[in-house]
This record gives sequence, structure tokens and C-alpha cells, in this order.
Amino acid sequence: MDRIRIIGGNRLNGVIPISGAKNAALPLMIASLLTDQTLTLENLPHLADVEQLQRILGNHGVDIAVAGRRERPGEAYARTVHFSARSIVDTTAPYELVSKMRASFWVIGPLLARMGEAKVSLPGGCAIGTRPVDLFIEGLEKLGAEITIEAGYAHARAPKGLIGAHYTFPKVSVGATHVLMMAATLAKGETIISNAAREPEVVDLAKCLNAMGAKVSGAGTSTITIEGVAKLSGAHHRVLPDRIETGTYAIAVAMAGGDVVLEDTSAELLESALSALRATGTEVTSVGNGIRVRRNGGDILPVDAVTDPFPGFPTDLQAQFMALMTRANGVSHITETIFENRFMHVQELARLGARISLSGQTATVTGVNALKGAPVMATDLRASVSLVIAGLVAEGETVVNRVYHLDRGFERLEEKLTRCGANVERISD
Ligand SMILES: CC(=O)N[C@H]1[C@@H](OP(=O)(O)OP(=O)(O)OC[C@H]2O[C@@H](n3ccc(=O)[nH]c3=O)[C@H](O)[C@@H]2O)O[C@H](CO)[C@@H](O)[C@@H]1O
Ligand SMILES: C=C(OP(=O)(O)O)C(=O)O
Repeated sequence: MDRIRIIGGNRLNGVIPISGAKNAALPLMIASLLTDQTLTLENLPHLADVEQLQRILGNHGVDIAVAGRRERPGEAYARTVHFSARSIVDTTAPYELVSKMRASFWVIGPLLARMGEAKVSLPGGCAIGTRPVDLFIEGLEKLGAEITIEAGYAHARAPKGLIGAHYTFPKVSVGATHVLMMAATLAKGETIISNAAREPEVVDLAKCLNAMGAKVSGAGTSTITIEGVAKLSGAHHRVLPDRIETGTYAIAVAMAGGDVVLEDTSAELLESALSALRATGTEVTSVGNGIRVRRNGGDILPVDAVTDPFPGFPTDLQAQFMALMTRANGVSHITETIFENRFMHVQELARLGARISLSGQTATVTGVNALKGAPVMATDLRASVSLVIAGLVAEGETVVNRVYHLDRGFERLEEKLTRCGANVERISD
């Protein structure tokens, strides 16, 4: 099992190319199930989750062909891939494939819309909370689906096709918004989704669906309207930049100090996180097609953060920001409102000398003068990278075990950091 070894103490200077967003790529790939024509996705990141979803789509009969990729060292892979679901050969998404990642459950929407049936295993994904699927079921039932849960599978049927309806989410859900939006593109009549997720990945999916001939409006606001159409066509779509990868490297620079341009990304995707970062005393400016992040010595100021659906502070940056706060000059409070168990990094950061106490959903972080390297264990995707960030300034050697979590969502992490001067190395046994 691979590990990552970091020797702390180096500043970061240079350019980091930002890859296409994992959390946009996954629903976009799933959208290929909606049409018998080819959906071409540009800027697709090379990640374990993308590969796993390719296996799942392959099982449904999707032909997948890589049309091109950039191979220059230090660049994002930026693959262009064709997805062609000419016919759906299987409407079952089996446990062995789906249990590895949350987003694979989302195939339920397009399969139901196109084929009138789907049998999908209940999902896996990061161990950050219970992660139920009640909102997906309620929303799809509102569109006329009949759904039962038996032996770990959701059995969904819509023998007469899906029918447009008005559904108000009782709670904001990114995944359920993606699924309902996709399903409604092929439903009869108009669907209105209220209290929809407003994440940039929802907007990206809506743009792609519209390029495929769907009639989706309002994505990016909390009311999305979809006028169903009889058929969708192929399209060519560029995956938007990964705002979580962007924020992660911005926080890494704030932690290690230095001057780095994050390339092929945009500050608009993560304003709330960047304003928290500015408040810590880090310089963050938009430049050309990216963001410049600078911190040249001086204290890291303590800043409180509360996670919230977009445009709030992203839960997927909570662990990384907490790592930064472990070195702040003072006390900060970090509150997690999205997932009930997303503090697995706390005990691992403590191994490096961090002082963090937990009370309910709030972590109180008392900054320390120095962290000290130690072996630590990655528990989930974003928790893992928070340990790498802490390792960048910890004295001596930090070894992060269970790196497969990182590989789900960070492309060429050690290469991107090493090229900016960090001492980071992957150890494969
Ligand atoms: C692949 C992907 O894009 N994953 C992202 C997506 O996950 P995901 O789409 O799974 O997260 P949701 O937005 O659905 O979850 C938000 C909250 O709603 C709850 N909920 C969700 C569905 C449901 O049927 N019932 C229910 O109660 C969840 O348990 C959670 O408390 O958005 C999360 C919140 O920004 C991010 O952390 C994940 O990185
Ligand atoms: C929680 C995440 O992924 P998933 O929803 O696939 O578990 C994440 O991307 O941080």
C-alpha cells in the first residue's frame, strides 16, 4: 500500500496546474447514460474515482475511448474522453462496483429516465457520516418513480416514464440535485426543483445537459426548472476546474509560506474559502487564468470557519483549513454543519502535535509554535491531504499511510508539490 513521506520546512514557489474537478467529472460522465450519442469530456482528471466510474459505466454498456491527454511533467493530465452509451446492456449497478464510491449511486437518475428501470446498490464513499439516500428516493418518487429498497439495492421503476413535478428539497443535497436534474431532462413536462444545491458543479452539469439538448434553467440559483425533452444528443464539454484542489493548494502555500500561481482555475469558484484565507494574513489575488497565493513569513492569524452549502465555506476544505489553523497565532473555531462525522483528521493532526478539542460539531484549535513529524493515517480523501499540508511544516519526517484515499481526488499531488520545492515523495512497497 502506497505511503507519502514529507520532510517539512520547505517553502513553496512556482506554478501548480489545477486539474478538472472530480466532483464535476463524475456527474458529467454519468450524464452520458442519457443519450445514445457520444458525449466528449475535455479536461477529465486522472483519478481513482474517475476510473472506478468508468468501470461502472462500462458495466452498463458505455464505450469509453481516450481521445487525447497531455503528458508533459508538471501539467494536469487533462484527458479528453469519449463516452458512448449506444445501448444500455444492464440496468443494474452492482454492490462490488458501487460500494467503493458515493457518486456511483447517481446512475439511478439517467437509467430510470432512459430505460424506465434501475437496480442500484446503496453507495459507499468517504466515511464522513451516514450519507443516506432518502432525498434521491423522495425526489424521484415525486417524478412518478416507484422505488423499493431490498437487500441493499434501490429498485426503481417508471413503467410509464417519468413525469415532471415540483419538488422542494427539505435539505440541500448536491448529489440529489444532480440526479433529479438529469432524470427530469427526459421526463414529460416541466420539473421545478426548489432548494436546489447551487454548487458550481451543478451549474457545470446543467451547461453540459443543455449542450446535449436539454432545457435546464436556473442552475446556480436555488430554483432549477427543467422542461423535459424526448431525446438528448451527444455534446462536447470541458470539465470545470477543481475548486477543492485549488483551495487545498492555496492553503498549502499559506501553511508553508512562499509564492505560487495556481493555474487554470478561478477565484469565483471559491470566494468564501479565499476570503477566510485572506483573513489569515495570506495574499490572494486573481491573475490571468489563475490565482496567485503569497505568504512571506509573519504570523498565521486565527480565523473561524463554518461549513455550509455553496456559496458558503466548503466542507471539502474543512480539514485542510483546520491543518492551517493548527499553526495560527491564537485560537480558532471550526464548525462542520454538513457531515456529522467529518473530524477524523483531528486525532491524526494531534499526532503531529496539534492542539484541537472537539465539542459537538465544533473543533477548537489552539495554534502551536511547531508541529513535529510522525507516522499518520489517512482516513478519508480530504483528511488525508490535510495531513500532507501539516507535514509541509512539521519538523522532520511525516509519513501518511493509506494514500489510496488521496488518489481518489488528487492528481499528481506529490509531483505538483515537489515542483514547487516541497520535499514530498511516494513510497510504493
Ligand atoms: C462526489 C461529490 O460531488 N461529492 C460531494 C457531494 O457529496 P454528496 O452529494 O454526497 O453530498 P450531499 O450534498 O448530498 O450531502 C449534504 C447533506 O445532505 C445529507 N443527505 C444527502 C442525500 C440524502 O438523500 N439525504 C441526506 O440526508 C447528507 O448526509 C449530508 O449531510 O457534496 C458534498 C457536500 O458539498 C461534498 O462534501 C462531496 O465532496
Ligand atoms: C467527500 C468527498 O467525496 P465523496 O462524496 O465521493 O465521498 C469529497 O470529494 O471530498
